[in-house]
Amino acid sequence: MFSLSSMPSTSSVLSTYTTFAASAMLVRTILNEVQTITNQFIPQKLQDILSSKLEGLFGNFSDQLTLIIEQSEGFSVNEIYQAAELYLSTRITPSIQQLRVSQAPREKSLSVTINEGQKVVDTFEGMQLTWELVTTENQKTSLDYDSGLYASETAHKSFHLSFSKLFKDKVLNKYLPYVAERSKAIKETKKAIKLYSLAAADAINLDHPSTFDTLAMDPVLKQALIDDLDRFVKRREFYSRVGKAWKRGYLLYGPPGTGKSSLIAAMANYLNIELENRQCGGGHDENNSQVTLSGLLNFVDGLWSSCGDERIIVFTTNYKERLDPALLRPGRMDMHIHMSYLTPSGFKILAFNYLKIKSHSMFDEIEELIKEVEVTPAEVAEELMKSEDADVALNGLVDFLLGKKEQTMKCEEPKVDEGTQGNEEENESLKNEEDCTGQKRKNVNKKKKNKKLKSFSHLLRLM
Ligand SMILES: Nc1ncnc2c1ncn2[C@@H]1O[C@H](COP(=O)(O)OP(=O)(O)OP(=O)(O)O)[C@@H](O)[C@H]1O
Repeated sequence: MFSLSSMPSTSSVLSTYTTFAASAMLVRTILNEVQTITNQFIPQKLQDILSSKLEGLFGNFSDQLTLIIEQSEGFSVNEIYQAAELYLSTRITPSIQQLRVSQAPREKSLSVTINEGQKVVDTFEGMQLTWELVTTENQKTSLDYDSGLYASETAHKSFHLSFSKLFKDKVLNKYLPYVAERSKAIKETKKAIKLYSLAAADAINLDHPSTFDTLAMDPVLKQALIDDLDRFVKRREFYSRVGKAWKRGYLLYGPPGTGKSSLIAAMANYLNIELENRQCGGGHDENNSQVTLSGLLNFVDGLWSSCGDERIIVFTTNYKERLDPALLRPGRMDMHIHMSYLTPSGFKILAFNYLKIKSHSMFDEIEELIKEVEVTPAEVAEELMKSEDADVALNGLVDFLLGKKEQTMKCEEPKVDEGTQGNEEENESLKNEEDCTGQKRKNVNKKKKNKKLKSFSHLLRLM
């Protein structure tokens, strides 16, 4: 029971207060002394450790709980760290003073994340949560063969998520799954289609500046390809509705130097998407240098199925006729694009690219020559690059085309001894064929056919 008699007298309260005040002063003085001695004799690093331990001890009495989300766990990435990083980029408030900004090659948008030491306060179903990015430096000792042991520092990042202890279960079971879900949705909206090229590894410069505007190719075909790409990119929903994977395959075929690699780069630049070059390993049969069907099918189907949806795969070949129809069927190669020798309209594009001219008195002559000989855009580009002076460059091109025409005519009219017939004629043609390329080869083949017909009709006449 509480009674007045048990209450301390005023004098005893005052004396207790005086004693307490004196003791407090004494304690403060002692603490100051201890602080001074500590500063003098205990190194700063040790002081930091002691104070963090004490903080940890008293932290136990705090009502806050902190989850540490490390960037990686051993050798594997911590998915919840990545999710948090993406999620927090959408939770940036004006109170944040420092942000990290980066842009991956070919990414359309910048990625913004909080910088170390910065805090983001988030709310979720009545809870208040504080995120902080913390970086710690770890010392690692490694062995160097030249200079012996050396120490290196590695930065280790983690998110510290603090909230009231009362919400531990809710944070673990509801909030973090929500963060993961949100980040998945953010990733989905950022997702870019990937373009895979199956051209030779060194054929594609992943940062090639080629665009559809600078590409000399049949304008109708160019437009058809652009329309096809547009349709494909827009039809993501459609593909999922009809239960088809959102993928498209293009086969570019034509002689070397007609712009197949440039077209792949133009496609990637047009869609503003990543281009990945894959080499087609195991597709060739060493004995006959033909592309083996099973090797290619495995490669193409493996690529299709390897990493999910949203991709364009471009296959290039100089010899479409050597590919098996199984490889060319829709579903593997949906659109076949023939990259042909240069046409007069293609020449105009090159002239504009290289000389910045849309017309010139020599254009007619050049266009006539282009119709007569098979010349690749790469060859013409090479000639146009020889001078910045349009007159000089175009004159050089005319000489080059005339030289080609002469060569073609030689190939078209192989020296055939009138007396020689049958196999000998063919052998002679074939010998000439070796000096000829492209159209010349085709012409020789035509010639061979004609000769066979001629010989046949000759035979008929004799009968
Ligand atoms: N159609 C074209 N339009 C514009 N430039 C072209 C075209 N074709 C070739 N070129 C020029 O020639 C160079 C070589 O062409 P490219 O490598 O694209 O040809 P390719 O058909 O892929 O040849 P290959 O079959 O040997 O790989 C290009 O970098 C470009 O400068």
